Amino acid sequence: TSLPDYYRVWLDLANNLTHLIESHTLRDLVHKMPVLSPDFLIDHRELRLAHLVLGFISMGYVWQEGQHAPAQILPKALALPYWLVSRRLGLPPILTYADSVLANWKLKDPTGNMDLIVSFPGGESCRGFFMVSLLVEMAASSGITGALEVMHAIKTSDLSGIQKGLVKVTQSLKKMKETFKLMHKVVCGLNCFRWRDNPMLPRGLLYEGVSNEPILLSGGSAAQSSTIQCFDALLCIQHEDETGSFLTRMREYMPPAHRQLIETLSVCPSLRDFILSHSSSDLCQAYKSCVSALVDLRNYHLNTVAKYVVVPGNHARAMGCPLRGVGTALNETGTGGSSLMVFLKSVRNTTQKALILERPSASKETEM
Ligand code: HEM
Repeated sequence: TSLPDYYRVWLDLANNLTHLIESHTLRDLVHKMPVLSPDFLIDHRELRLAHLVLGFISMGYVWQEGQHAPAQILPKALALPYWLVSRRLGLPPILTYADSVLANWKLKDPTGNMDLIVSFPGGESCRGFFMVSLLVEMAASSGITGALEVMHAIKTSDLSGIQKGLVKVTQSLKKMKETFKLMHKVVCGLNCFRWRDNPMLPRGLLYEGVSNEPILLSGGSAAQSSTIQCFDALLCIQHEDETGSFLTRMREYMPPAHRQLIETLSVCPSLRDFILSHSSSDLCQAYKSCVSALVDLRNYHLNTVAKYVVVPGNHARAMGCPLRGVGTALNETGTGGSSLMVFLKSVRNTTQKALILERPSASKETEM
């Protein structure tokens, strides 16, 4: 939560962001800000916090006057250090899911209650969105451990180890879904952060002092969460065409270590092939339960998006959330060229297909 005193101005702005946006004073203060060098940021935590606060201030700066009047230029005092910090972290210079959710929490008290470090206007709905997403991520952590256990067990052909690991992943996916349900109390969206595909910034944003051309980047979305992509990689679920390329593009918005984990899991010996070559009905069942839990989670997510984003048009705006623009931007331009629901259904359907366990060229008889 703290940075060297030299960066006090960044933390002062970030800590007062809601007030500064609502009083329309943030842009003026940013214009008075000195161009600070990021060289005094030493460790990973400081860099992540700097990326988080610069991301929030930049979002506030661009959208201070609302959805219809975004700033076209990010001033050098923000753009240059943001760019340099991003380069050191291997993250893009935009507020990512890894910032707003994964790095944006602190302990409120010693009992483990958590709070956000930086927030936007929009009160409980926005705070709730970030917090619930974080809780979903926490629920995923035992699943990630399970995935690694499966991979290690494959190496030694340890059937019961694979099964145990898969059970762990299944339980974790079920817990993620249960935790996701909390979203209904607080729902909001993140997608107005995008200035790629954002009709209000068709050419992107110009980072002053960094480049003479505007830059197109996608804004924060839980599609940048590495957990689900890790489970896809483990279970050999491959999304194709535009859907697949959108999800692959989202990896550029993940911390490099997360990206690397997905890629490592993708090139490990295939779990599906292993299961197909060992006719163990217990193992088949463990795999299918795991895939079913992922289908369930995706279905739940899809229904949530339909209920809160697609059907009402733009629920986030109706709730007065500053992250407005979700429905409009996605319904018009879609994700990766297709509409939002088509995209989410395609991801769900591909997951569902993995329930059919048969060799690619084999006949129906081998189906388990
Ligand atoms: C009400 C809350 C939520 C809304 C409105 C929402 C909305 C969306 C939207 C619009 C997309 C399409 C991709 C894009 O253009 O960004 C998406 C994708 C995705 N979201 Fe959410 N989301 C919510 C909560 C969550 C949570 C809590 C998670 C889990 C951490 C999550 C995980 C994902 C994933 C992994 C994708 C990529 C598609 C997939 O792999 O199934 N979402 N979400």
